[in-house]
Amino acid sequence: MSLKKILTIAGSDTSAGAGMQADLKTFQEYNTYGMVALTAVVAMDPETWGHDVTPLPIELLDKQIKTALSIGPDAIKTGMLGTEEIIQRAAKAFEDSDAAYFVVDPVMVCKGEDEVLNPGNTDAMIKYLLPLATIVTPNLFEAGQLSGLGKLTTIEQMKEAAEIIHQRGAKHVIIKGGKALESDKALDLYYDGDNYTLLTTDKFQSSYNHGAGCTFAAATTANLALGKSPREAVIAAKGFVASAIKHGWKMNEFVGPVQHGAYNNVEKIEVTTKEV
Ligand SMILES: Nc1ncnc2c1ncn2[C@@H]1O[C@H](COP(=O)(O)OP(=O)(O)O)[C@@H](O)[C@H]1O
Ligand SMILES: Cc1ncc(COP(=O)(O)O)c(C=O)c1O
Ligand SMILES: [Mg+2]
Repeated sequence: MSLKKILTIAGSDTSAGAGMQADLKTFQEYNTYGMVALTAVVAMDPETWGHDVTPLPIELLDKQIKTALSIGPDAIKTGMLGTEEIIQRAAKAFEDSDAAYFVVDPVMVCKGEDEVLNPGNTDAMIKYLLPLATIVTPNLFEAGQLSGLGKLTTIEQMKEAAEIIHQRGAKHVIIKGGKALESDKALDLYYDGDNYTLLTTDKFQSSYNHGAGCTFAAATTANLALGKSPREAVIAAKGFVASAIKHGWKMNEFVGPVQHGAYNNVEKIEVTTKEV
């Protein structure tokens, strides 16, 4: 069997728990071949861990996408895109490719930062990315923004948001209640346009979870590339990221990354599902 190839269009997190580093580590865990078109570089101030985000020149992104498409990715994932122009390029990359799957992780804020990366980006994501998305993977905050419903606090509101995001073109929607929803379990809501499924694991420590969202979306993409259905892909990805979070580790006084290889090397966490 030939190796499945996956392109991530994403930013670099120098600390390497999130961003394209999380994507590549996760793709590797699934024995898929990861490639990167880099959008931006994130460096952290060692004194405060404040994030410094520098987008790369658009011509450089264009060259990388051209290279990667010539290699023929089976699936494409997006992460931090940063500007409206980059969002448009990511959409065009998928349209120009022969990839069968497009997973959109609509990164709007990094954990520990409360500043939205760029407010105009939400409209661009709705316009350019949702209509193409095989699966979109917003966290609770991002789902509130993409649906226009604002702050979401209940499963009912998550269902409403998922329906709006689906109407805006995303074929499958998974809203990560995970760290933000008040509950003693980690709950995510999946919607395929017909049915809602609640995905549940135990809730583990949340201090060392940097990169959880990127890892979840990357695992979803790898599972799709390997032939799982969207529903099966998000269930498998949730088990993968739950193990990674349970075995997250303290990097310094500010942050701790998930352990990307925990599912394969340490412990497999079970996911339960329920139609709601
Ligand atoms: N403390 C936790 N224990 C178990 N699973 C979690 C925990 N926090 C988040 N998750 C899960 O990790 C995935 C990523 O969610 P989240 O951290 O909310 O995303 P993001 O990093 O994009 O904000 C989701 O499947 C979510 O349910
Ligand atoms: C380059 C990059 N992409 C994405 C993210 C989002 O990370 P998470 O998986 O924690 O949502 C971050 C956060 O620091 C980042 O630096
Ligand atoms: Mg995220």
